[in-house]
Amino acid sequence: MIKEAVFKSFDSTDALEAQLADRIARQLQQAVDSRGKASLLVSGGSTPLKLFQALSEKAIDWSDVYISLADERWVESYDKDSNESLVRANLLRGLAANAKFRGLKNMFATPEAGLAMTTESLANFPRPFDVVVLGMGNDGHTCSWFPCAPAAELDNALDTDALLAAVNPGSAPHARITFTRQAILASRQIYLHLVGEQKLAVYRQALESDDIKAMPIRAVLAQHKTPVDVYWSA
Ligand SMILES: O=C(O)[C@H](O)[C@@H](O)[C@H](O)[C@H](O)COP(=O)(O)O
Repeated sequence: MIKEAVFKSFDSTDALEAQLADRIARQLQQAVDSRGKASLLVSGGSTPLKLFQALSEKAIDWSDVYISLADERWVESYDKDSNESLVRANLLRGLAANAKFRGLKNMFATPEAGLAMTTESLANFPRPFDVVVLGMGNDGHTCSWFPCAPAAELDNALDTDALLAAVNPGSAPHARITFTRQAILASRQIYLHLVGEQKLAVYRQALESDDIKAMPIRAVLAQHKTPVDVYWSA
């Protein structure tokens, strides 16, 4: 059994997004006030779209905020499946248009080949990350830590001290690049953003065992070093 993280439940996605956007904006501004810059990692997928929009309307010092992705699909940045395109359209706009965005995809043909260049491009990205927003798939993956990936790739993502790893999930589209467990856990605050009954059931299932390779979200939930707050709404 994994001890439950802080769990906040909301009646509507609107209420969740308003509160989470508020909290993230405050944490980013505090980071800028105390250290001169802040960093935010966000996830792709369908869940965070409205959260991004709510965040983009916050009046903080966005030009001192560095933004990147917890993981990316290895597709062109204009592709409809690109997490970067999602972030550009929904977060890097309005007041947040001045944020400093660093994407994970580069011109190499595969994430394996592009890994070193992306790692280098993040050399000045402020770490530890101030805020990381994660999603979760129904198979218990988070970032691109897919249980269906080849064992050696999952080991790279979960058990090495590299910053990034390449993953080729068997049952999800596209090769991926992802921050590793070590990089994600080196953060000041992690939020797990979940919507719907099915995600709640998967989250509850994740708490029932500590087999991380079977449900990699457990790598985030079964640790006490970095605060993890779960934000859920029906
Ligand atoms: O690029 C991605 O796919 C992700 O970053 C991934 O980890 C995502 O957060 C979950 O798969 C949840 O996705 P949904 O929000 O679409 O359910």
